Amino acid sequence: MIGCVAVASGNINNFYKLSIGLKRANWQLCVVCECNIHSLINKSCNMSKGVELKNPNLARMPSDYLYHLAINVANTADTSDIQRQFGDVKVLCMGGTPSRMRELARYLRNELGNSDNSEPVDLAEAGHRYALFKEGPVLCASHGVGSSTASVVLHELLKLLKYAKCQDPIIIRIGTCGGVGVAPGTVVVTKDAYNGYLRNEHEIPILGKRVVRPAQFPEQVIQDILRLSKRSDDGFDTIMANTMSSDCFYEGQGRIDGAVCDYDDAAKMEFLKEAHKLGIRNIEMEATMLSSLTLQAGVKAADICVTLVNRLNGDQVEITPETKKDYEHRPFLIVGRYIKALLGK
Ligand SMILES: O=P(O)(O)O[C@H]1O[C@H](CO)[C@@H](O)[C@H]1O
Ligand SMILES: O=c1cc[nH]c(=O)[nH]1
Repeated sequence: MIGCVAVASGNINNFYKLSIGLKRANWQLCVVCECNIHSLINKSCNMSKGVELKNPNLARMPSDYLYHLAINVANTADTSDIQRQFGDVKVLCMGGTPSRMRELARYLRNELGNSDNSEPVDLAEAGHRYALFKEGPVLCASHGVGSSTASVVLHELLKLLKYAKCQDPIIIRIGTCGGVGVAPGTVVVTKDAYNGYLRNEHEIPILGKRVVRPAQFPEQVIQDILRLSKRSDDGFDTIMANTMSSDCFYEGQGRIDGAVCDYDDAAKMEFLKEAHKLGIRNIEMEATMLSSLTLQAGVKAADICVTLVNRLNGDQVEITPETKKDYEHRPFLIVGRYIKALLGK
């Protein structure tokens, strides 16, 4: 009976609501449905296609100003200028800071065999909000701290990929995070993204209502990334695990060193251990939004983050700037290999 409903619904949102309903009613039924969600994700990722966004209003807009990027799509019926500039994009890399994204653009330039020595140009400089660099078929965009700033630029970048008619692009976040029971410097590739309530879903208020959407990353992409990393070659572990995403670095992540805190260390440890039991090995601030928005948009995505601290041992990020730079470079290695394999280089 469950298989029947799942096939008939055909809509991943309805399907997910069904799975949540069943999860509350009967654990066994829920497992059946979640398997189907994963196969739906992976099936949608095997198709080579342009970006088809689920917003009918876009078709009725004669022009579209991507305000925070300061990129003007002057004529949505003829986007040939945007296609000339961005149409070859295959990968969109995102990360918190402009400097890390500039560094990544430089690194990928080398990896992709481009001998240009000039400074990467910030294509979104006029927007004064985010940085955007283009290195051949790769865009590197900064997104700020947390889902709210990251979702703004992600909406605009998804529209840019659509207007540019990019074929089957992938979005990869390259970030930092706190570890849960793993050594600092471990790279975590996210499978399921959990929110601050320790629920594997993305929750947002829309039109005054609580909207809940699925928050998983496509398994095939994760496996492809993992295949390209080996402790013996890299000198660090790259693991697949679940990720908790919070809206606050301090209380939202159970830290006791914020400006405000009304729980004690024992309550914090109980929370982190509960997270650990759910397979959560890292905590950052964008994974639920990123997985959910890209799933809605039908675009493949991944989240690759390096841990800066083991939260079971403390809250403060105390590593030296040199170690931080070294750690931040670790996901670059993985993503560089993945992009080269993707481009057949
Ligand atoms: O290192 P980035 O990519 O900024 O990501 C992590 O670091 C920030 C908090 O310091 C949050 O955005 C979190 O997700
Ligand atoms: O603990 C950490 C470290 C980096 N980023 C986070 O969001 N949390």
